Amino acid sequence: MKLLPQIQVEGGAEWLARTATQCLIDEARLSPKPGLVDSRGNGAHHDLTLALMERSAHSLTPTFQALAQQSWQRPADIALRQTIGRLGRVGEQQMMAATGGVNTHRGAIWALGLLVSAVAMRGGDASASVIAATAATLAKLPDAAAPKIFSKGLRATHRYRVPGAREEAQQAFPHILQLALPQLRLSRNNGGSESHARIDALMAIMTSLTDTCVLSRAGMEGLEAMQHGARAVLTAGGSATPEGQQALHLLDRQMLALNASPGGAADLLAATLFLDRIGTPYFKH
Ligand SMILES: CC(C)(COP(=O)(O)OP(=O)(O)OC[C@H]1O[C@@H](n2cnc3c(N)ncnc32)[C@H](O[C@H]2O[C@H](COP(=O)(O)OP(=O)(O)OP(=O)(O)O)[C@@H](O)[C@H]2O)[C@@H]1O)[C@@H](O)C(=O)NCCC(=O)NCCS
Ligand SMILES: Nc1ncnc2[nH]cnc12
Repeated sequence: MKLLPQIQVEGGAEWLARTATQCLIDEARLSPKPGLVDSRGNGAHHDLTLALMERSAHSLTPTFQALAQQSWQRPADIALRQTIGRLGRVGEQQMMAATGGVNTHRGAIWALGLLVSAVAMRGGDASASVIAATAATLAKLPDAAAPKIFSKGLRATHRYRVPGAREEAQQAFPHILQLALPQLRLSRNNGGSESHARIDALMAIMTSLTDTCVLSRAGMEGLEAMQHGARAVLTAGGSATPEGQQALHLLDRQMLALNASPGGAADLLAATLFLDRIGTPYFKH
């Protein structure tokens, strides 16, 4: 394996961390997102604002940088799994300190943290599918130091017998690779604006994700409304068309009425934007 000078590792890690943070900010600002915080307002949330989401994103840059530095050209083994588990939990604490105890990005730290590590493990240069597969290998390794907490996500996955954030990563992010990235590129090719393409990518994720945030807040009724509504937007031709915009508006109203917020889908959109940017590798700039 080619070893890189330390300065190149530092530069690569810094670029990855800045890019991951920017993807979180791009996701938060993107509008209109049904039930979610966006540039219009707080969606279905009482304790979240766009300013808080942005503060949270910035608080995570050092965590992403440390993850990249520690993972650079390392193999997926128990030692690395434990290191990234520890860094991820420190990141969660930093997020909570920055937001005054509000959970803004727990799922995003998990997904983007694994993907940042995976890019670094590959020395900064690999395709989206190789990065996702590398992240999956890490996610499948046990982390003995993880506290045994029965989280909201675990409760929802057990109650409804569905996969959650853990399984999405362990299966190499199928909602990103098979749905969101292809939709992002299709909508761009169809001539829609970048914002429309990103909303369409979010819709593609929402057609099928078993989002444990939605399940915890609005049960199976909320999840089905999310999946059907997102499918209606894409079937109508996507968010760039008048019919698609109408379907999106209806979905927004339904999500608010049900108090449902697809936070997991939002995290995966940020991760999609990250993998889309990684398609142009750092070392080739
Ligand atoms: C593996 C973990 C992610 C832990 O997962 P688990 O399911 O056990 O725990 P949760 O605390 O519930 O976090 C899961 C978060 O993942 C997002 N998510 C949900 N469904 C999916 C899905 N199907 N696929 C992918 N991602 C999904 C979601 O995150 C977003 O929602 C958060 C807000 O949720 P919540 O607190 O429930 O907020 P509200 O509904 O607003 O609460 P109330 O107002 O009602 O009170 C927000 O953070 C978004 O990001 C889920 O919440 C992982 O955390 C873990 O094990 N970490 C350990 C450290 C580690 O090993 N790290 C390594 C990499 S750095
Ligand atoms: N835009 C957003 N609104 C609410 N929860 C989120 N989790 C991640 N992004 C989010």
